Amino acid sequence: MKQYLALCQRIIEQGHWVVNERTGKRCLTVINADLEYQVADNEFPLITTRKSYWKAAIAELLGYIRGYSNAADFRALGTKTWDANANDNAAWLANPHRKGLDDMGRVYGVQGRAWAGPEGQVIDQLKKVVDDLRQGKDDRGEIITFYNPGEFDRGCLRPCMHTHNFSLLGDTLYLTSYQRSCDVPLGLNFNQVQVFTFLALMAQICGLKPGVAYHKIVNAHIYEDQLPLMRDVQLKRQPFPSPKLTINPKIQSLQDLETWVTLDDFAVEGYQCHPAIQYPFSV
Ligand SMILES: Nc1nc(=O)c2c([nH]1)NC[C@@H]1CN(c3ccc(C(=O)N[C@@H](CCC(=O)O)C(=O)O)cc3)CN21
Ligand SMILES: O=c1ccn([C@H]2C[C@H](O)[C@@H](COP(=O)(O)O)O2)c(=O)[nH]1
Repeated sequence: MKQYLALCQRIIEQGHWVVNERTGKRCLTVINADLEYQVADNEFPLITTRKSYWKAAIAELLGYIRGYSNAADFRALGTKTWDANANDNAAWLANPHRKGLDDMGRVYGVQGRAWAGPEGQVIDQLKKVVDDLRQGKDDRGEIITFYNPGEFDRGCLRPCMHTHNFSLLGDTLYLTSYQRSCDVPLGLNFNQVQVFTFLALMAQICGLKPGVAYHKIVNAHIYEDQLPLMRDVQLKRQPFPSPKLTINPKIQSLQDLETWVTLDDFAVEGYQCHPAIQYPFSV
């Protein structure tokens, strides 16, 4: 929690105003932030200075793992977070590749599970990494990347958290995740949970111990309409200790994650938090 608050404080004290053409808003911006989560000690990085909807964040992660491309599938898992980008974004609505209501196109999980190869083959990046790690193998290329410039015109948004690189030291699994663009009040609240949970889940299904998750962010920003709430409300609050995440131990394979797992298989213990803050969302 301290590192999150330090990043928010740094943006407010040292941030530069940058105009964002896509949303038409100004963002207070810093470049480069390195966050670390101690997954081995189960220090779940849930924001405590406001109520955090951690289940929606895990639902998004499950949707990416399943390779979903449709906001309705995300809603069925338990999150509405893709509705606006799928249905309220003028550039995407006018895009001839959009396949109708709720279509997100070839974003995130589609690239992770079904990257289109040059001969028309389907490349399942996640399965390759799981298969290797289950055999205790790290070929120094255990990478899942959603960033496919050749298909940007086929998706509603370029991926923000775009690459996950797993590493093994003995039987301990590490994760380094890369994020090009980060909406600190809204997105980071979710992205912290996702990086932590992705490492915890991969360690569990690969029979490994979780180590540290490293989260590397390039452009970290606060939108102009979010600034007063962050500066004058959230940052005035004192954080509570980190809660713990419990994952159903029956989750033992990638197939389990693809088929029967729901948000009921995740629980958080000891979550003490300040009241909710509704931050404006920019499409
Ligand atoms: N501007 C922007 N910021 C983002 O963080 C973001 C995007 N766009 N587009 C793609 C995804 C969607 N994400 C989202 C979308 C909405 C919320 C949001 O509204 N969160 C609220 C309530 C969540 C709930 O009720 O489940 C929050 O208070 O955290 C969070 C992340 C993260 N991403
Ligand atoms: O997981 C996510 C997804 C999105 N975001 C934020 C970061 C930006 O504010 C927008 C994306 O806009 P771009 O113009 O494509 O950078 O969404 C996030 O923080 N986390």
